[in-house]
Amino acid sequence: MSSNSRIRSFGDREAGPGRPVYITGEIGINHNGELDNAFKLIDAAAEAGCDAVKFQKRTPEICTPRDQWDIERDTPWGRMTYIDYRHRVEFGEDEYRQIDEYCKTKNIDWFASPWDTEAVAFLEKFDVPAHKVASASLTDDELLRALRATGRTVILSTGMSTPKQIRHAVEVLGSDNILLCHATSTYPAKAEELNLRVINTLQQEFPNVPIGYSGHETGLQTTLAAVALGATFVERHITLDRAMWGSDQAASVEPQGLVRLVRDIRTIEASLGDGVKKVYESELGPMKKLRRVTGVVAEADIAAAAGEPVTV
Ligand SMILES: C=C(OP(=O)(O)O)C(=O)O
Repeated sequence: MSSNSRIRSFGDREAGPGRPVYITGEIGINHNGELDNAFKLIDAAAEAGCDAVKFQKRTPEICTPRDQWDIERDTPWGRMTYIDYRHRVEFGEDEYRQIDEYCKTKNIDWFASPWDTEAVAFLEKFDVPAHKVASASLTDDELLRALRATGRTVILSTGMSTPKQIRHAVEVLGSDNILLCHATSTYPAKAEELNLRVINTLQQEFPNVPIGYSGHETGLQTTLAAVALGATFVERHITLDRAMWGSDQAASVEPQGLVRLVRDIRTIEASLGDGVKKVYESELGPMKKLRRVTGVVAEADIAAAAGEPVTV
């Protein structure tokens, strides 16, 4: 970790105030268990300029309540029990080795949300830059303790959580190595329930923790608004095609949308500046041509012309 207490390291990259927004394309299980889909999504994220792609890692027998194992459902691979389906969409070590190699060739990070402690141990076989706690896992102290013990950066998502639960989770994880993500856990989330000002509430409540945003809305504007409000980390689900089979696909961003999202985040972060009022060199020409000085502001104009910050 750097000396600035609100900067978090993601391998060679960093996130936090004053750093580029760390943008993650959440593949989750939108690969539908097909490695080829995962590679195409990694391509899309790398081409758009994302910093990372993310997956979800579960041990199906631990994460699926026993009474749901044998419930049958129709899937693109035929009718199967829920537990078989959970295995069908889960990548094993061999697939993650290939993903690891592929991401290296594309210069993009990858990490995952482990949904149980075995999944933490599984992910620790790789040199991932971070781990993520899905909103659903915020109350799983056992998982949080296992993640804290890894010593890696941990992103804690806060959808469907009360302030008390969030405070408790932060206490269990410790605040030195975490990043908090505002989220609303509906798919897709309605604009009226995004409550983006919570980003500022979290900034005030946890001044030493960088705050990010994990979005499940349709469209891009509200994620851009989150960046304008100070989100230092952004995560959106990504898909090859919103019409694909799977519960997260419809609330995901397709490759072309992802290009626009990353482009617009970079423009917004460049435009936010440092908040110190100044007059730019580039304004001197228009100033000369357009301004009438008839009073006391003349001095400020002279200071500005010399490139000094102007006190307002
Ligand atoms: C569901 C997840 O996160 P979030 O709660 O941020 O959507 C996840 O990371 O798997």
